[in-house]
Parts: sequence; C-alpha cells; structure tokens
Amino acid sequence: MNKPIIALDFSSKQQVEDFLSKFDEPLFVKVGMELFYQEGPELVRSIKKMGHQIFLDLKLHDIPNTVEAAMRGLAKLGVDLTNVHAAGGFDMMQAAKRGLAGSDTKLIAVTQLTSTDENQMHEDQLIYVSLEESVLHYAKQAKRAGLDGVVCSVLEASGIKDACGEEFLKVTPGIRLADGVADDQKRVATPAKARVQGSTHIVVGRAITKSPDPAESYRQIKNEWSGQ
Ligand SMILES: O=c1ccn([C@@H]2O[C@H](COP(=O)(O)O)[C@@H](O)[C@H]2O)c(=O)[nH]1
Repeated sequence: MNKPIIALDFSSKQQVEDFLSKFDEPLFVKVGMELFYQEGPELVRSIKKMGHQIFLDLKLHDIPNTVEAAMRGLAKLGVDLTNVHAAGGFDMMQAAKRGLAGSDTKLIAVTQLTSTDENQMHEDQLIYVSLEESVLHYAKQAKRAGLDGVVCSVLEASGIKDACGEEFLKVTPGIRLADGVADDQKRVATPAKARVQGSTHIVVGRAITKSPDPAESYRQIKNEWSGQ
C-alpha cells in the first residue's frame, strides 16, 4: 500500500521544515506550484535528502517542444512522480515522456481537476460529455501516450482500473475524512472509499496540514487508507 501523499501547500522553506519536524518517519510529499514558485528546485533537493518521496505537482501544459525541454530539466531533480495536464494533448504527453527519458521519474496526467464538476466542465470547457467520460477519455489517451497513470478523483478510479489496468496509477486528491469540509473541492471521498474504488495513491492536503495535530491526522488517514 502506497503512503498517503501529503500536499505541502506552504509558501516557505521554514513552514515546510516546521511541518516535517512533526513526523519521525519517511513520508511521501507533494510539492506544488505555491511552494515551487517560491523556493524552487533547491527545496526539492533538500526534501529528497531528508529521505522523503516526492510528487512534483507542476501540471505542465504548453506546446510539446516546451514541455519536453522543461521535463528534461525536472528529470535532473530525481523526484518520484511528476505531471502534465492531459488537456495539453497526446503529442504533448508523449513529448513530456521523452523529456523524462533516462530518469526514474514516473509521469502522470491530470484528467479533470477535482475542483471541477460536470456543470462547470460543460460551461467553462464546452465539453458536452459526462464528467466520467471525459476523465476516462483522458486516461486512455495518457495510457496510449506511454504515461504511468493519471490524477483523477476517487469517483472515477474504478472505471479507469477496468479500462487501463490495475498497474496504471490512479492518484486521487479530493480526500476528506467523513466529517471533513469539502472547501473548493467538488469530487471528494474518504480514504476508505479510495481504497475500495482502486486508487493507487491518495493526496491529502488541508485535512493534515491545517489539523491541530497533523501527525495524528496523518496516522488516522493512513490507517483508514490501509484498512486498519
Ligand atoms: O485534480 C487535482 C489535482 C491536484 N490537486 C492538488 O491536491 C491537493 C489537494 O489539497 P486538499 O487540501 O486536500 O484539498 C492540492 O495541493 C491541489 O493542488 C487537487 O486537489 N486536484
């Protein structure tokens, strides 16, 4: 069972260090735009040196040539997982994969953000299929382009498992405990539901980082995720 991925949605190195000091075990953490744009590659290297696994969540979305070159740079950081937006297209996903050639970094594609619901998808993106169909389409495209998996919500994980296989990564944010508030997320589920539906990884931010006792909340989520 993969460790829950903790989203380090902080704005400074100091905040990250304070947060990580509450844990006495190696973690799987996510560095996203907020942190990376302020602290850069140096912080990624330092988290790596502490022995933690890293998902670098920068969601690249640009022309294939630019994404391939950017991925060549990210490959040198030695992170475990990174991503692009599937909406960038099949050629862009293939280019991203080429950029990572020779590294052990796994590549996944964001399908529909977990903050999007079907109405918004219709109105904002003018995509007039069901949300499940859109997510499944992106997942199949990502698989065909040679990617290792996708970011989706728990609600689509089982359909993707059937279509793309058990090994294909289903990395699912939008995780909340049963009594948690959704905040800006639209497609949410508990860690237990994620396990049952076939998520391979769960991503958890505020339920841990904003908790009065982050280590205890992490323990609770990890236990529920692993079925203990
Ligand atoms: O579709 C997506 C893709 C990425 N995320 C990221 O995951 C975390 C979730 O944070 P919570 O506080 O647990 O809601 C956050 O860093 C997002 O950028 C996502 O939520 N949905």
